[in-house]
Amino acid sequence: MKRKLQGRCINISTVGEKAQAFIPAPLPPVPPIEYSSGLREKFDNAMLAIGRLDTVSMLLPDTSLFIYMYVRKEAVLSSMIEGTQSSLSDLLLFEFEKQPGVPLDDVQEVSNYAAALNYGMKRLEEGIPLCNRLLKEIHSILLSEGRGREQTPGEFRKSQNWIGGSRPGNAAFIPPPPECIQDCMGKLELFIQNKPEKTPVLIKAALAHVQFETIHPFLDGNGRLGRLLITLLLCSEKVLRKPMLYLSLYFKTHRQRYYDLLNTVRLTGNWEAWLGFFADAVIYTANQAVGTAQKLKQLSEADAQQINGLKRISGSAHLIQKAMLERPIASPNWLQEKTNLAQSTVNSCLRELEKLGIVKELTGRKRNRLYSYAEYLSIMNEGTELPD
Ligand SMILES: Nc1ncnc2c1ncn2[C@@H]1O[C@H](COP(=O)(O)OP(=O)(O)OP(=O)(O)O)[C@@H](O)[C@H]1O
Repeated sequence: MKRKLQGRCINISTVGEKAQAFIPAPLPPVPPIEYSSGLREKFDNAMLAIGRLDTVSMLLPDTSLFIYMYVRKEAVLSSMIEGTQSSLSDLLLFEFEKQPGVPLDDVQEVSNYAAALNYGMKRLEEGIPLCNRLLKEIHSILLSEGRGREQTPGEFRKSQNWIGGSRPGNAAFIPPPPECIQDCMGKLELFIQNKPEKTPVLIKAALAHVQFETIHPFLDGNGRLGRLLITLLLCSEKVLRKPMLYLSLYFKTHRQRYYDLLNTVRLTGNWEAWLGFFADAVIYTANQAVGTAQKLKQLSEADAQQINGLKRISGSAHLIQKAMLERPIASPNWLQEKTNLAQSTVNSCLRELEKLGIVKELTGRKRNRLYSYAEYLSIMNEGTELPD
């Protein structure tokens, strides 16, 4: 549906140039969203896919691995890191063992992203509503180290920015001036919190994402935080219990269409076109994640069967397997602490699991060895094939 310009333009002067900034009208759109039968069906399917994802997420021992898997793939896709340089194993080594030799800068951003998401989840569980204060807190973690560290983490911007282009004159879009951010974000917060009226959560996540990107309230990290906002919204309204929906890969793969839609919404008010794209992204991503989670579950069950054959030490080996489902790269020391088994038992279990092909030793060293749950990791690596 075509509407008029979704806000107003004002003249500004920045870095010595005159230009026009855009101040969005508050959500929800006026006139309201027109649900064609096609759009309604897409959203029904998207909610079903999220429901399946939520169910399957409860089967996994540790969903943060999923988040690493996706964030890493996204970083590879945006050429921020070389695919070959920072494998999922590198990332896990960095996270879990702080191993030297892992390309630190490459994985730092991925690590920040996961930390920011975990922090947001923790605050929601503590009962904090999804509000601007929380978004600022999450932003400060997102930009705490690496790219964007100098860009005032945790604070709304105090200067004019623009998107695309080397200067305001050739920018793709100029977000609102800094003095309007508080007001724009205040109104977005009310919309997110269903004030004055409730919006169905998936529609709300889709609309809020665009509005957040249009306001572009921070100097950097708006894309990342705007994508986190989607997942956090679904979690805060209990549609997802774990933050398993990660749309970035889809957005990045369809970058041009995604950017075009952000502009189209603003200029023509065609929110329905954006909603259709958003629902496709949810359906594709959720279905793919469900497939990966199911493969992981099948593998862990098949391996548990094999472990049963170990007879005398099978009980201990099951404990090791369980620990490595949570942390698929682990040292014998960590496994000992985690399982409370004797060191000698841990070592003999690892030897047997290696013979079965379930774990692989990574270092080739005699001391300070590290083991990986190889097939588990490789399913995770596969789990982010690019959308068509
Ligand atoms: N024309 C546009 N209108 C509104 N928002 C846009 C437009 N083009 C891009 N964006 C948004 O701006 C984001 C980039 O902003 P920013 O550089 O602050 O974020 P980032 O997190 O550092 O980068 P990235 O999203 O690439 O990871 C994009 O991800 C997209 O969501």
